[in-house]
Parts: sequence; C-alpha cells; structure tokens
Amino acid sequence: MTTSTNGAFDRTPFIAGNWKMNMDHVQGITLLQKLAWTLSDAKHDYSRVEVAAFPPFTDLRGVQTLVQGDDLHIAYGGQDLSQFDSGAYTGDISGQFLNKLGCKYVLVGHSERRTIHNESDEVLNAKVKAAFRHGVVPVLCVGEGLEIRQAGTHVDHTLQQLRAGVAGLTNEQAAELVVAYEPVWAIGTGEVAGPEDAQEMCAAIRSELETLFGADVAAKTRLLYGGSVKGNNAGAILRERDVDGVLVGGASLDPAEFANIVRFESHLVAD
Ligand SMILES: O=C[C@H](O)COP(=O)(O)O
Repeated sequence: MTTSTNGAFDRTPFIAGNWKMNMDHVQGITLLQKLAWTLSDAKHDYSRVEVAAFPPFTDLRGVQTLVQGDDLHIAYGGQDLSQFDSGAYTGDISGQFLNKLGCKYVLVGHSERRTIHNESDEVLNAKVKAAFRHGVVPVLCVGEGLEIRQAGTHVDHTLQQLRAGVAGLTNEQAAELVVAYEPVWAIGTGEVAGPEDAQEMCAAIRSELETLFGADVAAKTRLLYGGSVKGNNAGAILRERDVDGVLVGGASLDPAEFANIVRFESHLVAD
C-alpha cells in the first residue's frame, strides 16, 4: 500500500474482523466494548484506518445498540445474506434486515460458505447484487484451495471467481465493492501467505477489475488479504502496494491482538 505526497493512503485501509460462529450476543458486546476502549486509549484515528466487525446475526442488534449508544466509529456487518429480498426462505436473512440494523457491509462467498454450504458463483453474484440493492456494501471473498495453489493455477482460479462475482455490476458499484483474497490453505491454519503472495493476487485482481470496469474504478476498489493475520505479520502484508486491508478471523476474537492489527502503522514506523 502506498501513501500519496500528502501522507494519505491511496485508499482508506480497512481492517475487518470476522468473528465467524463465535461470541454469543453477550460475549459480543463485551468484545466490541473492549476493542473500542483499547482503540480509544491508543487514540486511534478511524478516518485514517477504517475498522469493521462481522459478528453472528444474533449479535447484530446488540452491536447496533452499543455503537449508537456509545457513538462508536466501528462499522459492522453480516457474515452472509440471502440472494432474495423476502419470502419463504427459512433460515435466511435479507439484505433489507441488515440495512435496517445499520450494517454497512456484508461478507459474500467466504470460503466456509462456498465449501460447507456449496454456494455457487451464480448464487454469490446474486448475493452481491442483493447487497447493493439494499444499500449494504458486499465484501466478496475469493481464493484458492491448497491443491489449486500447488498446481500453480491459483491466479486463474481466483480471477474466475472474481469475474463471476462481479458480473453485471455498474462501475459505481464496482468502485464501492470490497474484495477479500483468502487462500483457503491459509485460513485458521497458522499458514500465512507471504506478503508477496498477497500482493501478487491483489495486483492480479486490480488488473482484472481494470479490464472489466476501467482504471478509475480499479483504483478505488479496496482489496483485502485474509488468512492467519496476526499483529506480528499484518504490517508486512499491509505494506504491499495493492493490499488495502485485512480480513481477520481468529485474531479478531482477542481485542488486544485485533487492536494491534488496526494500529499496523505504528509497527511500520517502529520497523
Ligand atoms: O474471514 C477470515 C478468514 O477466514 C481468516 O481466518 P483466520 O484469520 O482465522 O485464518
């Protein structure tokens, strides 16, 4: 990631915590409060580095109440949404409901949804469009499994997921979209892709977005890396030119560790 001459980043860095199926609504409030206190003590400037949490659906109302009540500047979002707006879809959550709960973002196509719930590229494209339809910004997750990485076809594979996910979007939507590159072999395994791996893929994604939507759009779309990000490796990953943020799983459940990732700039200065 580069900074312009006035010291601002090209794109506002985005540090997102995906709590996955952890933290009930009581635990979730405590976690968010601790994170907010830690960042407040550190005088974190949210306009410089954006922070977001993706709690389970059942936590979202409590999160909304806390964020509004304490005037927190932490964004939040759902971990999934339905491709449909309403109706007989038992167990699903509409983007409209997320919008009503103040969700700014929603994850779409996390690898755990693609594999465990067999979500196809076609369904995920419909979910991306549903998110925009309801005024929620999708964070489209893409990335390859170990076998594909070993076969050396990881870039082609990931770009194919990207093309399918963004099909039919307007330029305005593509600029607002966030894309998270998450190599499946690095998720929850402690195996972190090297900063150069993250950069290779993020550069390829940006180039593909440029082909699809033009250079002005591609310069605005934020690209994240996800997979075993911790306080001690975030700085090196975020130093890469095309990496605009990180999607953090396990480490987002520890407020001190997550705050450390949010404050990656202070580590860069210290390096
Ligand atoms: O959404 C987050 C990713 O799946 C990364 O999870 P992790 O940081 O636990 O490896």
